[in-house]
Amino acid sequence: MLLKKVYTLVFISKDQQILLGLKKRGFGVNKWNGFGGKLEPNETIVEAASRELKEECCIRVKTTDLKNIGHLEFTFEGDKTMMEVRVFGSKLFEGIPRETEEMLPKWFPCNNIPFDDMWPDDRIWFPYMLKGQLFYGRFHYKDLDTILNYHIEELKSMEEFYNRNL
Ligand SMILES: COc1nc(N)nc2c1ncn2[C@H]1C[C@H](O)[C@@H](COP(=O)(O)OP(=O)(O)OP(=O)(O)O)O1
Repeated sequence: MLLKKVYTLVFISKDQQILLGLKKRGFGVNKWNGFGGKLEPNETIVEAASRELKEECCIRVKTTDLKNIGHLEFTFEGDKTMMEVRVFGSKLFEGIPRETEEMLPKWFPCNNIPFDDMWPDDRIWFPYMLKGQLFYGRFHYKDLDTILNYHIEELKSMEEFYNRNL
């Protein structure tokens, strides 16, 4: 029986560029990623997504402007926890990205994503996100660098996916 922990992951984009942050501490340190984290008590998923974005790079986005674009699940060999990551995207935001204690933000052209310095799973599902396709991905890691097996699929609708699975 797996213990599920829910996380958010937000990607802001503009003019064929995507905002990534270099994680400065904790899980995923020294990797480029979107912005996100765990839910706080009594917080909805979109509230958590918007809060984490602001805390990690000072960008503000309305919860109603966050579009759920994907769903990821991560498990690690020998660990009974499943990380469930709700992925959001938005082109509507306010503010200029600023470095915080947790993240160093930087805009990357969509055709020059720094996959060598990212989680290995990103190479597999980013192409769906960059093409504007909804996706579901499930990844089982042997260790932090090695994927043992995975499943990825394009989704027609996130609502249909959640009705089917949750
Ligand atoms: C394992 O593969 C992963 N790939 C990708 N692309 N993203 C991942 C992976 N595992 C976790 N993530 C994402 C999910 C979250 O957005 C962050 C991790 O969140 P964090 O542990 O930093 O959560 P916080 O609540 O901010 O943590 P603290 O406040 O306790 O530091 O990475």
